[in-house]
Amino acid sequence: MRVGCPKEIKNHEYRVGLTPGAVREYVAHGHDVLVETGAGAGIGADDNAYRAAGAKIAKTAAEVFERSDMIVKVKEPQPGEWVQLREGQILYTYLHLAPDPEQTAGLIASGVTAVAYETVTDDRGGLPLLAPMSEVAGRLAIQAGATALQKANGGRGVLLGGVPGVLPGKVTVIGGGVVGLHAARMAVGLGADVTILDRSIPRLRQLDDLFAGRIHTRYSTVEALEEECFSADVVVGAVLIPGAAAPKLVTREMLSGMKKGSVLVDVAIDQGGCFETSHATTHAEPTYEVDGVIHYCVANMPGAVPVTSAHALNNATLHYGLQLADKGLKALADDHHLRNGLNVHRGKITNRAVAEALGFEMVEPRQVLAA
Ligand SMILES: NC(=O)C1=CN([C@@H]2O[C@H](COP(=O)(O)OP(=O)(O)OC[C@H]3O[C@@H](n4cnc5c(N)ncnc54)[C@H](O)[C@@H]3O)[C@@H](O)[C@H]2O)C=CC1
Ligand SMILES: CC(=O)C(=O)O
Ligand SMILES: [Mg+2]
Repeated sequence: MRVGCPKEIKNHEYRVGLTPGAVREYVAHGHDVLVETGAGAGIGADDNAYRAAGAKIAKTAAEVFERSDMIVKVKEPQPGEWVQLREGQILYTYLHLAPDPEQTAGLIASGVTAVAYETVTDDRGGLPLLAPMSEVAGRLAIQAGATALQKANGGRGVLLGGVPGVLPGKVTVIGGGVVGLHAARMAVGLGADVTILDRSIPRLRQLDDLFAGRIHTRYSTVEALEEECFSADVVVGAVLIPGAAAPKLVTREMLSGMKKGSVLVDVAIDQGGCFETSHATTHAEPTYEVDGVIHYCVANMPGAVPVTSAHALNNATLHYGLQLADKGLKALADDHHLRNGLNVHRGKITNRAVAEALGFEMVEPRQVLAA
């Protein structure tokens, strides 16, 4: 199969779908790999590094889309990319379709077979292709929150760790999954006072054990959310219902109870965000203010640290990418975890949460694959 990797074009997105190390693996499996010139520039991998790994270099993205049987990317395709996809081609990337009807319509119209990293599952109930970027985004969330808290950046002017004789800042993390855990790690490392809310009591138990008394855990009710948001300096939104639009847990009304200059970091923005007042921002202009509360809502946070992120992402995506390249659609038929990643196939929505969020009929993946 010919596997193609275009350069990412989202605002300040410096990751790349295939690192040179990943290219070597595809080539070792007998595949041709076509990489757009400059695709790896953001991680310091030039065209020669890709040639040395066995790839051919394409002068344009159009050539990659035109000539490849499978496209490996990082971010959801942008409008100029949807129109280059076609039936019979596999797209393997993050999609986040639930809050994105335009992209969904574009993928349906293209006829492409679209496998979303974020809904591939594993035997332990996890999301193995989302997890590495959630680790990165969780850790970055505290750096972003701490920076936005500085007075010159519009924040209330609190140092999260405090200093001897002055209390530390308070960080509230809503959703104690992968993002939440890694945000808490960084916040604890800085010396902040950290509370994690979740709806899963087993998960709260695990977190309590893991941090051995260094954080507080709280079951997530409206009352608990209000109390923890009203007293926070930084609130990290890290909830997920896989595939679905994020629930709006912090309403506009609640902002009036929060401290002026406090910061909301809505990591869940790629699924539409868990604060009512969130809208997606970019690394070029990451924050805005509503009712005196700073909002940071960048939908591709890991793009800011592409050297770390691209390698972590490729570590996770390589196994299933090779299965898709080796076996084509049969890889989806053979492995239910990979099949859970199938969101769109030949114009049909095959993920239940996406279909429900956008009002489409959901067609069973097995059924469309057998057709
Ligand atoms: N903005 C960005 O650049 C990035 C965003 N993300 C996003 O971050 C979000 C979180 O991802 P993960 O941590 O990997 O998910 P996860 O599945 O590991 O954790 C989600 C947690 O939310 C909890 N939860 C669900 N409903 C809740 C509620 N009503 N109240 C409190 N907790 C609730 C779940 O019990 C679970 O523990 C996802 O939307 C993901 O796509 C991930 C990476 C990068
Ligand atoms: C998960 C995601 O949306 C990202 O890494 O950009
Ligand atoms: Mg999007």
